[in-house]
Amino acid sequence: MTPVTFPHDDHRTPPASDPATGPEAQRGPVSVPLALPSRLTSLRLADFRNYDVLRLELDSRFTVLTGENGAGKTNLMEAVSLLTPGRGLRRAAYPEIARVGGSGGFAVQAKLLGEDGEVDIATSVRPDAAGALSRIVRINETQAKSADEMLDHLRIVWLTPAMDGLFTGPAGDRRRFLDRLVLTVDPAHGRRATDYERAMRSRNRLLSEDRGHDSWLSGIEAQMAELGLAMAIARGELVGLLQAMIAEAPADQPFPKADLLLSSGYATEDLGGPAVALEDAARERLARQRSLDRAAGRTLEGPHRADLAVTHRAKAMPAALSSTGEQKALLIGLILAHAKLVRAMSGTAPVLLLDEIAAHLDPGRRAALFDIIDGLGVQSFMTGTDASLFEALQGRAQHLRVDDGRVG
Ligand SMILES: Nc1ncnc2c1ncn2[C@@H]1O[C@H](COP(=O)(O)OP(=O)(O)OP(=O)(O)O)[C@@H](O)[C@H]1O
Repeated sequence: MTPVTFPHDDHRTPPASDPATGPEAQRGPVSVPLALPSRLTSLRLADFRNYDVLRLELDSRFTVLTGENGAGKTNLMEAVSLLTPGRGLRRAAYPEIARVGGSGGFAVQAKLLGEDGEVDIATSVRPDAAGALSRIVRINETQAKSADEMLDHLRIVWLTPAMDGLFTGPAGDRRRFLDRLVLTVDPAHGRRATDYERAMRSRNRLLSEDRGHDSWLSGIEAQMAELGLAMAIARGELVGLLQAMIAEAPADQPFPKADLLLSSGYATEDLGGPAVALEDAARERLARQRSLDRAAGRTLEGPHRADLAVTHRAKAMPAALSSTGEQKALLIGLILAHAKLVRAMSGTAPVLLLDEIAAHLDPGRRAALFDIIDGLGVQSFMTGTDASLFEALQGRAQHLRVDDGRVG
């Protein structure tokens, strides 16, 4: 696949900042592949939660999963969400996912169809000789070096009931949302975030030991400054682009527009300067803050302290003060903008996983949501307990009934 750089081609959505002078220019471009395959055509599961073995052919851009509580609808979405790096839409640990009474591991395999033809993506988790579960990713039956390679083929955006508290819950939830946002367009972000966390934990441990360790700390702080700034800048870029996508939505769209304000976690929000100077400043601040951080027992500044303030634009009010239904509608607006952003940046549409979405919307909003998704050209999976919630799809969807780990 030909890598292209972002911000890029004129016919796509303009970047939030000038690519010649903005932070992206200082950091180097985000590389995104072109012509991603864009539709899952089949899915196979083995020992995945309440699924023993499942083989499913997918013949529509809309897949509607209905069934009683506990049938396995969300489990199926979770399986799809594991076709991307990370822990999936429930953030579950592997032993929770492996079917009780099964082999101890699990597997998910999918075929994707796109401009490059068919691609086979498989992720399996098996116990090793010592009994520890480890994940192997295969693309076209060749073992991938890292799960990040799945992003060359498939991007996934999801909205689950667990995200209902995004505006009111802890900042960590919003940081996770930010990181998923970045990861869906910049595969390097996951590694950066993991490495930053690891370095920060090492620094906190060394500080707690209350012994010199100065040169060791300096090395760790240099790494934290580099990784942390890259994270903050990437998040800032993506929030700016998400905001641009929100602005593009038609005024009569029934999902209210949000205004987004990112705080980077650094004392200064001006991250537009030359990379070297910024990094030096961040490293020096970390060195200066050692005694404060030691007293606090943690690192007080950095991208791990970032937060996203969301405002309901029409009401000029924090989203957290909106009603439950309004918050859901705002969230849907954000997720649709996210899907559009992925499409604009990667050249193809992501797969959308919308868990229990229809029940929260009145019939007019439901119909509008289905039409917007249709217009985006994305493949979507939606769940609900009642098939009548999806009537407005009128023959556009593949309807699957889920019953105790079986799908018909
Ligand atoms: N590791 C596992 N092994 C076997 N079964 C599991 C495992 N983990 C979860 N389950 C079962 O999966 C079922 C839950 O499935 P899921 O969350 O997909 O339900 P759902 O159809 O989305 O229901 P709801 O409409 O209530 O959200 C439960 O019956 C649970 O016992």
